[in-house]
Amino acid sequence: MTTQQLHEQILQKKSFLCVGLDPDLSKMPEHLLETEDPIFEFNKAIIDATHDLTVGYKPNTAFFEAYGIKGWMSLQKTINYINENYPNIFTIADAKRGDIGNTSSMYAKAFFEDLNFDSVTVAPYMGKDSVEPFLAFENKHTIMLALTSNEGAFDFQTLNTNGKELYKQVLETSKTWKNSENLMYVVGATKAEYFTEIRKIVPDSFLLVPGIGAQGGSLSEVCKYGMNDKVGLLVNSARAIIYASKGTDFAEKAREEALKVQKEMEEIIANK
Ligand SMILES: O=C(O)c1cc(=O)[nH]c(=O)n1[C@@H]1O[C@H](COP(=O)(O)O)[C@@H](O)[C@H]1O
Repeated sequence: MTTQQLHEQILQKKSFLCVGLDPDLSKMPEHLLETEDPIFEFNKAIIDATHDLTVGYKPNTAFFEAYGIKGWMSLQKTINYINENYPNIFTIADAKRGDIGNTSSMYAKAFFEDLNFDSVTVAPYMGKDSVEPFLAFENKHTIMLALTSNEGAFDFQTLNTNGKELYKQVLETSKTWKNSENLMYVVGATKAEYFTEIRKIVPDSFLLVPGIGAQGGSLSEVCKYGMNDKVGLLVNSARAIIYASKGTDFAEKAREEALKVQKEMEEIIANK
């Protein structure tokens, strides 16, 4: 999927919501635990209940890897289900990968070829030769951590080195890498006051913005400072939507929560 197609989907659905698929068997409705694959059944129900309200799904691989080979098979079934039934939805493998060049190439093959995700998140701590192997894949997107939603972002990302915060240096340097047009960036919704500075560096890039809902970030503040003329935002919410209910009505309740966010987004787009 190209960013132009993503923008078209945003306008068509009046939404720039990305639903996070972070399945946790301890939080899942009990009745699903008796099924052959509770994780896939949970994801499938959430997807079928929210696909018209969202432009993206973001499975976080940690929540699948935690359950070993079965979890990974549930991830494969989930991405296959989305690609086969909702091919216009943007898919993000939230894996936060990054290693020396040949290893990063294998990570990229895993998510872009074997699983056929549209995009994957990467951590840039190892620098240029750990990210460029992902950027080499055409029509795929690499979503690089820039300023994250967690408290720990202030441990390193906002450190001042050579008179500039590290996250700004990461953004600026990444623009010089080969195929940097395939980059998107992660900026936490809890860091809304930083979006103005970030947009000065990457005015046209799509930003994946986790941190509304369970983490308390403000959608309106994010949009006030971070939205560009192509919207340019994918705002993610996982727990507030997928765990809205632990009952048999979990999918309907998830839809209700997604609809609240989509309606707020529709209003913001209309008043842009
Ligand atoms: O890369 C991410 O998606 C990510 C980056 C970040 O800075 N903060 C953050 O919360 N995330 C992920 O986004 C999701 C947020 O989930 P909720 O807080 O339940 O909406 C989780 O899967 C996190 O791992």
